[in-house]
Formats: sequence, C-alpha cells, structure tokens
Amino acid sequence: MALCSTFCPRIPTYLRAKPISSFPSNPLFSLSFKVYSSQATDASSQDKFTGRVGFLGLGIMGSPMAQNLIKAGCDVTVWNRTKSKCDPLISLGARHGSSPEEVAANCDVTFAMLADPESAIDVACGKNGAVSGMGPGKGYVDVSTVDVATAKLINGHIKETGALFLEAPVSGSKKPAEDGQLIFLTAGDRALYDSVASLLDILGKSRFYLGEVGNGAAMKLVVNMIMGSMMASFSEGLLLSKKVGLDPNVLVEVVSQGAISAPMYSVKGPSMVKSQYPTAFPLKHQQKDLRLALGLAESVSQSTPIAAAANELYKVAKSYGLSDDDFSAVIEALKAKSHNTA
Ligand SMILES: NC(=O)C1=CN([C@@H]2O[C@H](COP(=O)(O)OP(=O)(O)OC[C@H]3O[C@@H](n4cnc5c(N)ncnc54)[C@H](OP(=O)(O)O)[C@@H]3O)[C@@H](O)[C@H]2O)C=CC1
Ligand SMILES: O=CC(=O)O
Repeated sequence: MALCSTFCPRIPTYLRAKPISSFPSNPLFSLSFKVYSSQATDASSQDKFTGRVGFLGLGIMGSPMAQNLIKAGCDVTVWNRTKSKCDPLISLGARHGSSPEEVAANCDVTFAMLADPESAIDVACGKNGAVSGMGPGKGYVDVSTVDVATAKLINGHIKETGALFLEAPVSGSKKPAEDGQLIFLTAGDRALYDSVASLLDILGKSRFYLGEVGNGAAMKLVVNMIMGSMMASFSEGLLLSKKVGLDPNVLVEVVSQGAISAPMYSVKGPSMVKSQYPTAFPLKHQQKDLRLALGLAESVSQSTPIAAAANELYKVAKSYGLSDDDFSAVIEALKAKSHNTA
C-alpha cells in the first residue's frame, strides 16, 4: 500500500490539533495539552494515516512512541536489536519484523529511533538494513538525534530507492514520549511530512517543518547544546549553594519562581540534591549531542566555549561510569573535581 492520507479512527477529540489561541497563556497548558504554534504546523492532521507503520529501535524513547501508535489504533510492526524489548509491544498487538529490511518491506512508513549516528546508519544502510526494503511509495522517518552529515547520508540512500525521507528528531524526554507530548523538528520531503502528520500528532504536541534535510538535526543539536550547558551550570549552582551553607532545595524553589525557571530544574533538582539520577535522558546521549553540536559549531567557525566546557564535564562523568545514568548525574563530575582539588 502506498503512502496515503486516510482516517485513523482511535484518536480522541481532545488530542486533535487545536490552534494555540484556544488555550490560556499559562505555560503549564503546553505541558499537558496538544498545542500547535502557528509556525509549528500547517499540514492538516485531519487526514489520518492508515497505512502500516514500522518502528525500529525500542529504547527509552522508541518503546513508548511505538506503544502510543499501537494504542491509537495504528498497524505497527516493530524491530529492535535486542529482541526481548519487542515482547511488550507484541503483547499490545504489534507485529514483529526479523530485520529492519523486513520491517521496511512490509510497511508503508518506517520510523527509526536509534542511539547515535553509527547505529542510525547501520540500521538504515547496513546489511539487512531498512534501505534494502524501501522503494517507491514508501517513507522513512528518522527520529534519532544525529548530525547533519548522517541525516544527509541516510537521506541519500533512502532516496536512491525511490522512497521519501524525513528527519524528525524530537525534543522532550521519556515522560513526554510516554504522554505523546514530544516536539518534532522535521526536515526533508514535504509530501512525507504531510502524509505522517497525523502520526506525529499522536506522538507529539507540536511539529516544526524546517526545510532541507540537515536542518532538523542542526536545530536539535543547538537545543541540546543549550540544555547540556544549562544542566552543567545548574549543577555548579547546587553544589555552590550547599558549600556556602544554603539549602539546595531552597535554591531549586527560588529558581523555579524566577525568570530562569525551567521544568528541567524543577523536575530533576530534587533528585539531584539526593544524588539520585533515574534515567530519562542517558548521560552518554547528552555527551554525544554536545560532541555533535561542537562539530556543527566548528563547521561554521562559531565560538562555543561554554558548550565546550560542559562537554568536558560530561566526558569526566562518563569516565566515572555514569554513561547510563540520567544526564543530571553530570553533577557528580563536579563533586569529584572539588574532592580532587580539596
Ligand atoms: N531519552 C531521551 O530523553 C531522549 C533521547 N533522544 C535521542 O533519541 C535517541 C534514542 O534515545 P533513547 O531511546 O533514550 O536511547 P536508548 O539508549 O534507550 O535506546 C537506543 C536504541 O538504539 C538501539 N541501538 C543502539 N546501538 C545499536 C546498533 N549498533 N544497532 C542497532 N540498534 C542499536 C538500541 O538497541 P538495544 O535495545 O538492542 O540496545 C535501542 O533500541 C538518541 O539519539 C537520543 O539522543 C531524543 C530526545 C530525548
Ligand atoms: O534530547 C533530549 C531531550 O530531553 O530532548
């Protein structure tokens, strides 16, 4: 079945796109409702996608995303390198593909949510990769966070088969993925963007179409460069407040009420004070994103000293075995530093 825009019936009315003016200006509304900014979308998600959907990569992000598609009534086929992660989704009604190639061959559109550029390339272009199953009338949507060169490389291989390509990295972590509140940063084939708009609207609260392939990756890396630096700076503040005799919990509260408030600080601050880092966004992925963002800055000779310093801290944290902890564990690198210099 070729890509089509037909009705996908199980999306409740309250989850459908609403203009931003329908909601009060309270930012909390954007955390709990589907809100579409005027720039974020002009494709109508009234045209529902009912083709078969493939999903490759069922980690922290991919599993809840695939689950939301299944719960919305989509016909989903999953594949993951570690097969056991497919089982809960198969229990929910998903089909299983034995390779990315088989999934792509049997589906109209295939999503991929892989760890990094290497795995994204391997799953798309490697042996039994998705490219081998692609062809005219099909689409490939890569939602992994990769660099511009990787997005362009995969785009090239997919397009050679006659299929369409959309890069669509997401902003938003484990909880937004579970809640269908992701922000899609898409670029590539506009026709594919329009075809999968209703799927993106099941998974996310907004979607930006940014033009040429590479712009999605670039936007995502800039956002995560800022986020990585913010977390490193917040970590310094928490430790400094404690060392000068303040209660870091009170700092979290003060920050939450002022102009520098951010959900990230309010959500992660209390557990950071307790030295607990339950993984939502793995530290190794934040360091990967900083590394890729620094490469992006290098490519245009943009000075990014703060991000470069933050990247060093994440590398130190990795060397302490914190790769799979949440990225807020970067604070441990600063604790170790102050111990070393004490
Ligand atoms: N977690 C988050 O908060 C967010 C993450 N992201 C980005 O989304 C992507 C996925 O993140 P997340 O789900 O957290 O990561 P995970 O580490 O939880 O999952 C990574 C996925 O990639 C697969 N994988 C890794 N290496 C290979 C390989 N060589 N071949 C095939 N498959 C491979 C893993 O398979 P296996 O299960 O076999 O290991 C798994 O399915 C990353 O690019 C990340 O930067 C974006 C926004 C938020
Ligand atoms: O990439 C991570 C995120 O929280 O967004």
